[in-house]
Amino acid sequence: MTRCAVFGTGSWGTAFAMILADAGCEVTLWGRRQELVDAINATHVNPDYLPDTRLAETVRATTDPAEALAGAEFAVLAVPSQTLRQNLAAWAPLLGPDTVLVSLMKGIELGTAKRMSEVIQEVAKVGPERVAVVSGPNLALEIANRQPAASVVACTDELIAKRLQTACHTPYFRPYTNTDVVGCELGGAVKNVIGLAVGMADGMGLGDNTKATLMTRGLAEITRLGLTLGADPHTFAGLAGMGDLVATCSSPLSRNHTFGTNLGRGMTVEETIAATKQTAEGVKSCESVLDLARRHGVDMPIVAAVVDVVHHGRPTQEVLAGLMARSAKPERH
Ligand SMILES: NC(=O)c1ccc[n+]([C@@H]2O[C@H](COP(=O)([O-])OP(=O)(O)OC[C@H]3O[C@@H](n4cnc5c(N)ncnc54)[C@H](O)[C@@H]3O)[C@@H](O)[C@H]2O)c1
Ligand SMILES: O=P(O)(O)OC[C@H](O)CO
Repeated sequence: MTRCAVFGTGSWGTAFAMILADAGCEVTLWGRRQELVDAINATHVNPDYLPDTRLAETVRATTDPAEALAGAEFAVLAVPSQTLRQNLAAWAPLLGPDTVLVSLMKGIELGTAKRMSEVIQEVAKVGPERVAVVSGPNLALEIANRQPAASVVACTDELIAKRLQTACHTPYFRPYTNTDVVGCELGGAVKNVIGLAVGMADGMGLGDNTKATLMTRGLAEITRLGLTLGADPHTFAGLAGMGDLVATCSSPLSRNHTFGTNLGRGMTVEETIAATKQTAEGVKSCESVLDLARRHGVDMPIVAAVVDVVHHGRPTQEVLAGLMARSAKPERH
């Protein structure tokens, strides 16, 4: 039986633990809080994040990272992106020599502008072939209800990607392999920022033309950044690109979309943060994505507009008018 450790008892960590267990793996879920870990072990339910989802009995929870990692073939990381470096520094010495690290996270690190797989390689001192990424249109609540969805498991080592694919393939979760880690990670991180922009348009009462425009031009920004960083353009037409963008930008379940909607309705950033109980990665990552783009001379006007609203307090109306007033240019630019 494949043993997996999953770090993070939030919505996606718990739902992914469910997937792995349903696919036949033995899973240990690491969480920070003893009460939550005890509740999961006693009831096979995570009452704080997925109260309506029953987990297989092969999912056990612990607060001890060494216990979680004992014999683990895969160490799955599902904590907020900006906390990864500090958390992983404590877990890295406990990793087995062949444990593959799997990132579920969709963010870019503030300050360094690094992707999560880059942070993992640096902190755990492993090569790229020991790091995999799972990314796609995967709203945790839908998957927790075992509704059909597909995803991408990416690793530069295709054999590792195939092993992970087998480990998480269930009747309701269909993973495809890809070797383009850079493209999958950028698709996941930047769609959160575009999801904020589309949410703002929704909150402002704007219609489908505006939202389709933001999504399509958002995908153009993602692709432009990805191509500059060596990604495969096909990735952005796939599940980790357009697929995830569509899910996030259309769904009221998306925390990023909801955050943007609240801003578009006129709530302040502080009010919106106070009303947001779970991780909306785009709120912090919009700044690091823009930083990454600027380091590489890539123009990302929608991302810059989101940063203006979220971090510089500019009104959504004014920022949208600014986007529309940009100089005319060919579409493929
Ligand atoms: N929820 C989804 O639908 C979904 C889907 C795909 C990918 N993701 C990505 O997965 C990652 C995790 O998201 P989530 O939805 O599970 O978030 P969440 O907010 O539901 O849960 C985050 C978890 O991390 C824990 N946590 C918070 N701060 C921490 C810290 N400093 N150290 C250790 N643990 C900490 C929380 O207690 C919680 O258990 C994010 O990068 C997100 O973009 C989420
Ligand atoms: O709720 P969000 O906005 O973090 O989006 C969740 C997933 O990334 C969708 O694939």
